[in-house]
Amino acid sequence: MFFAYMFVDVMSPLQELLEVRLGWSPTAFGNYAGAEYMLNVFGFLIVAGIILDKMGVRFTGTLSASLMVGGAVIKLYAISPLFVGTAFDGWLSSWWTAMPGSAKLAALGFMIFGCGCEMAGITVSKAIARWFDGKEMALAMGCEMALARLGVFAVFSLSPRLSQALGGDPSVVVPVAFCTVLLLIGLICFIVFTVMDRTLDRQTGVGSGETSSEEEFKLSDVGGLFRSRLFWIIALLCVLYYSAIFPFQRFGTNMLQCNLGISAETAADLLRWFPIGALMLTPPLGYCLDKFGRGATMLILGSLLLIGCHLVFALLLPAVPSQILALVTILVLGVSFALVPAALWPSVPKVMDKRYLGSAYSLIFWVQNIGLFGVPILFGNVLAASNAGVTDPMEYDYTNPMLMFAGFGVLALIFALWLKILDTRKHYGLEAPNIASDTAVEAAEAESAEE
Ligand SMILES: NCCCC[C@H](NC(=O)[C@@H](N)CCCCN)C(=O)O
Repeated sequence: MFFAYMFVDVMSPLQELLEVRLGWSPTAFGNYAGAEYMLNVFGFLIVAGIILDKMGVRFTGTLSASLMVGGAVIKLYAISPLFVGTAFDGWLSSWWTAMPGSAKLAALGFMIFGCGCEMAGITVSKAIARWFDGKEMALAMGCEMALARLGVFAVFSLSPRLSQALGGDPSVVVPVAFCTVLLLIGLICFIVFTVMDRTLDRQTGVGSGETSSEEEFKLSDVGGLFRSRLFWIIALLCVLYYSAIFPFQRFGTNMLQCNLGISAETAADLLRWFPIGALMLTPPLGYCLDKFGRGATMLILGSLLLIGCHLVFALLLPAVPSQILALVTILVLGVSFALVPAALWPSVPKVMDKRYLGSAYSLIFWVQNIGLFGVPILFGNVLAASNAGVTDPMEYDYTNPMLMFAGFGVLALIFALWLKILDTRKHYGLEAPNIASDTAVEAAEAESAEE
């Protein structure tokens, strides 16, 4: 996941270079960026969940890593001199001229990569849920997410430097090639893991649960999930919360520039503390959840912080343009970005049957991907509508789009409260620790002995 999150953002700091070298306009870049979620939104993620529940972690993990490598290679080819300027490029560039041929082919590669990346996300989640059942599951998921945030931080620092690594003219090919090689290393590591895992199964005689009848999955389970109220509460909380987080990461730099009158570099330096805060806090918060519980309360607190931060960006920062205020708000938003993911993902196995856990994760991701695909477009439209006639990109008024993010936070808070109320009534265990305490284990053992 570390290498996958690196590849996702490898071109984000190179937007200007792509425009100069390959003629990608901001619209072409936006279309390329949205392509990551396209095939997932149009149903791939649902299929991915079914494959995971039917075929198991080893097969799906290898397939998802292969898709990531395949997509990455297509994207690398699209931006390389092997493709740019060829007859194929000429033909691809000849229609829908707003998208150069290289952007179209790179978007296709990114779509395939996006399928693999989200498929890997659900595979990793299901694997962790099974391996750490009754143990430090939230800590394990927290470490996985912290690695992903480190990947984002690393690539934002490395990518601009790698583009200059060969001396001479800066190149977009070098950073993309570097991250493609990392993905290939990730695929090889996963294949080695599957061989070792299979060997261990054979030696111990214990199945990994990949094909056990206890885990047998039926297609009707997917329909059942869609009819589950609990599923929809979690999925809607997830899409609303993440829709105010990942798109903010993309637009945040310019929002800070406009409000504070600072350069893109200074704004990016402020914004990079956002994933860093989440990186440092997600594992310890996961550990607290494992030990002491309070998952639903963490979701409420995280949503409240999200609302507060976006209200500050919308209303206070334009009136008080202080870099310290911006930094403090970004750090608090980082706390929220640790609280909600640390509590949300480990809560899913508590309320969903493990037989169709892969499908549950994939359907939650699917709903979330619809938001991640659509919200940046909505955000761009709200920004444009609120700034009619403004041509200087340093002069945008971000009040309305940031209020929209705060609104998503309010809706997420309502779903988090609803979840807590349901948990109090129906005892799903969302507020309970993941690690069964000694007394709880003893009580359960005594109960089963009596039976
Ligand atoms: N074990 C937890 C996995 C989910 C982590 C979560 N990622 C997502 O929700 C992805 N579906 C979307 C990633 C989008 C990146 N471009 C996270 O908090 O990162």
